[in-house]
Amino acid sequence: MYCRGAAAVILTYDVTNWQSLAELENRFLSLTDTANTDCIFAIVGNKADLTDALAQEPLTESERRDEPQPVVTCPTPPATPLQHKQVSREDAMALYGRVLRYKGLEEKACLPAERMCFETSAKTGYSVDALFETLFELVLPSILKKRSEGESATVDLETPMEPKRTKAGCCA
Ligand SMILES: Nc1nc2c(ncn2[C@@H]2O[C@H](COP(=O)(O)OP(=O)(O)OP(=O)(O)O)[C@@H](O)[C@H]2O)c(=O)[nH]1
Repeated sequence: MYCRGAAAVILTYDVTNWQSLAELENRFLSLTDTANTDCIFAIVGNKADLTDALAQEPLTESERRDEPQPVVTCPTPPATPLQHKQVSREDAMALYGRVLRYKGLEEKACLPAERMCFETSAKTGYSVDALFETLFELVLPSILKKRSEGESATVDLETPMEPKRTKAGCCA
């Protein structure tokens, strides 16, 4: 119901939890069956701040001032100890390929995995703008086209979908 008419779907997993990636495929992918046929997919590994020093919260001005000046130059220790990353970017890109195959799409004709797989942190905001700006730029042309063709940009969830025909030709 939530994906009906969707122009973009964000499949989000937790980079510290392998199971969360597996569940995207096993439990949630079929929920996207009602999305638009030209719908685009992004695979997003959240909680990157837990595994990547770059994605951790930047130090505040006062924290920077209070920090003792290092005698020798060494990287600033991360704010919290880093956790083991259970899902690599390659794992996410492989899932993206499987999502396209599930949708019956030709990989070469679709947006590349490198562009559609992100690692973010909802906590620090790391890469969140990049994710939404990318998706917005990609879906805007199709939304404007539909609008110019007089198609509604909203979906009335009260209106039932066309019933799918079964192989036997009966109503589902
Ligand atoms: N460190 C960190 N914690 C996060 C991040 N995003 C969400 N969390 C925390 O993860 C927990 C679950 O977040 P929710 O927003 O409830 O997400 P959910 O999809 O219901 O997550 P699950 O309960 O893990 O299935 C909360 O304690 C959040 O504060 C993030 O980017 N970094």
